This record gives sequence, C-alpha cells and structure tokens, in this order.
Amino acid sequence: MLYVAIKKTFSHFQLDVNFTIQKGVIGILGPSGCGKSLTLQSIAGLQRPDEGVIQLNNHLFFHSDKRIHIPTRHRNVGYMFQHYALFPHLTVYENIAFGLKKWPKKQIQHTVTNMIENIGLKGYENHYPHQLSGGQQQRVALARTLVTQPSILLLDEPFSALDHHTKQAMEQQCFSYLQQHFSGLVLFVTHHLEEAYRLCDELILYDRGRVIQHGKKERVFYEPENVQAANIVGCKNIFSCTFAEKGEQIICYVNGAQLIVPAHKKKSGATYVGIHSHHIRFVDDAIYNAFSFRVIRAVSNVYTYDVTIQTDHFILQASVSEEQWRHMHNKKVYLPPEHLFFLFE
Ligand SMILES: Nc1ncnc2c1ncn2[C@@H]1O[C@H](COP(=O)(O)OP(=O)(O)OP(=O)(O)O)[C@@H](O)[C@H]1O
Repeated sequence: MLYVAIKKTFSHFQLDVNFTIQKGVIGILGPSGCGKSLTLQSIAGLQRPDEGVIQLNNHLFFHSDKRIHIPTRHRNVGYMFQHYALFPHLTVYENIAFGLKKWPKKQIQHTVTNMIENIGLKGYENHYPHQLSGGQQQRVALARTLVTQPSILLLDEPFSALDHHTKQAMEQQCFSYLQQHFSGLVLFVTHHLEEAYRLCDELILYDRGRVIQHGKKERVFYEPENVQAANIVGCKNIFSCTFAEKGEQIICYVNGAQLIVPAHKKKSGATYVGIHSHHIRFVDDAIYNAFSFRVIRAVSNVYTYDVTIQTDHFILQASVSEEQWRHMHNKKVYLPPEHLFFLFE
C-alpha cells in the first residue's frame, strides 16, 4: 500500500495530490508539466514536499508534522527514468552488482548471474555500456534497479528514448519480467495512452498539479469524469449539451440534434457528452443517433483512417478501418448509446 498526500509550491506551480494505491501497476497520465515526475521524485526522496505524508506499507517516508524525511538510500525504492545512465567504466556485471557492495560475495555472484540470465544478457557480463544497444543498456539499468529488491518501482518514462520497435520489445520484456519476479507496487509515468492501457491496472490522471481521476484503467478510459480527463485519455468528440430524462432513456441535446443515452449513464450536473472516435459506427440506418454526413478530411494511418466528418449539427472525429472507410460513404454515422458518456465541465 502506498499513501501519498503532499503539497509543494514553486513560484509558478503548485502540486497538491492525494492518492492511495494497494497493488499492481499504476500509471500516472497527464499533460507535460502537471507534476508527474515531481510526485515520483518526492516518493523517492529526491524532492522534499512542503507538507504532507508519504507512506509505503508500514514505512513512513515523509511526515511534515512529525518532521520525518527519510533519506533516499533508506527508502528501498527502485527509480528508473528516461536517461538513466549506467556507469561507463563498469561492465554489465559490475553495473548490476554496484548496489550490493555490503552483501556476501557468493550471494552477489549468484544474484547478479541470475539477473543477467533473466534479462537475456547472458554472455554480455564483461561488456561495457558503449558496447550495448540502447535496449540492452536499458535492460541493464532495470536489472540494476531490481537487483536491490526494492519495495516499490518508480518508472518515469523509462523507454521513451528508445526507437519504436525497441521500446515495444523492452516494454514487453520488462513487464513480463516484473510479473514473474516482482511482487511490489509499480508506479509508471507515461505520455503514451496505448502503453498505459496495455500495461497498467489502474490509472491516475493529473491536471495542473491535481489528481482529477483515479480508478481501474477501463473505467478511466471509458468513463472519464470530466472534460479534462476525457482529453487526457484521448477523447476527440466532446460536446456541450443539455438533457431531459424520458423513462429508461435520456435525451441529450447537442446543437439542436437529439442523442439517446441509457438512463443509467445519468450524471447530475454534467454539461458535456463525449464519445471515443473508435466507437463511432457507420450504418445503413438506425432509429436514433444516426445522421447523414460528409467527409471533411481523412488522414491515412498505417492500418486505420482518422476521418473528420460534418453532420448538420456537429463535427465528429472517427477512427475507422480500411474496410469501413471503403464502405462508409453512402451510410449514416451512428453514435451507439452505450458508448456515449456524460462529463462534468
Ligand atoms: N526544482 C524545481 N524548481 C522549480 N520548479 C520545478 C522544480 N521541479 C519541478 N518544477 C516545476 O514543477 C512542474 C511540474 O514538473 P514535473 O517535472 O513534475 O512535470 P511532469 O508532469 O513530469 O512533466 P513532463 O511530462 O513534461 O515530464 C513544472 O512546472 C516544473 O517546472
């Protein structure tokens, strides 16, 4: 269990966050400069908050009222970031063994050899960092972090300096290694939405130094609380609306158009409605939520098209497959009620 409730003020920025996480891989997502790294640095003991509490299991790292601020070396935290430097004059073996100096020699040898095998670098023990690829260096960095058996792992965009292919391979290796060999909490900062969805169990969304939503990843992605949260999880269709309840349904009015939403999705006080671009469908016809449209713009990606379409009432961004793209032109655009969600401002 990790409990974080801290405040830190700089002249131009204020961090004021509060969250508790129990277990698993937790992602922190948010725009640049919203306080993600500052949070990780505070947990690691590299930044001292102005006030608050940080506690990992029974270990109090920081408590401003009690004047407790445990130094980094006594927190048993593994911290890995983008430009994590290996010692250039030490071999792979020596880099990984660096933090174990106080251990018995035999145990060091056993642990480091095992670790090198686990990260797939057997045979590279005597190589120096400059003799390794970026992905291999990052694996050594991860091994060096994990070999000390930290109670929590803090990952601050650790793979973002790698090329796309290496990054994906590293991610997969890293997280399957963690699944098998690491039972502690992992707190993972990323800008990458798909990465966050793939790798994390829970997500914490940040905006301007505050937590704006925290929950299971599916819930955060598919039921964002407010407009800012919807933006962070990549929702491109957000409309100001009013609505009226009618039995099992809600009629939602957007620029004069009516959208039907199931009543259980009601959120009192919400003033926006949203839908993800990949949930938009194209149909021959439907009783409701279907509109004639024209395509304003289409951008071809490797496997999909990002299409901007105009109806009489609103402009929509849809993400469609090549197959859908070929057959959509004589159809109507359809906003499935089950995929619409209400948002607070
Ligand atoms: N030591 C410092 N002195 C002054 N301001 C700081 C310091 N450290 C961080 N900040 C400010 O705190 C804010 C949050 O920084 P932080 O590095 O946590 O952002 P971030 O969310 O990790 O951003 P990014 O995604 O771009 O890495 C920024 O405005 C930054 O300038």
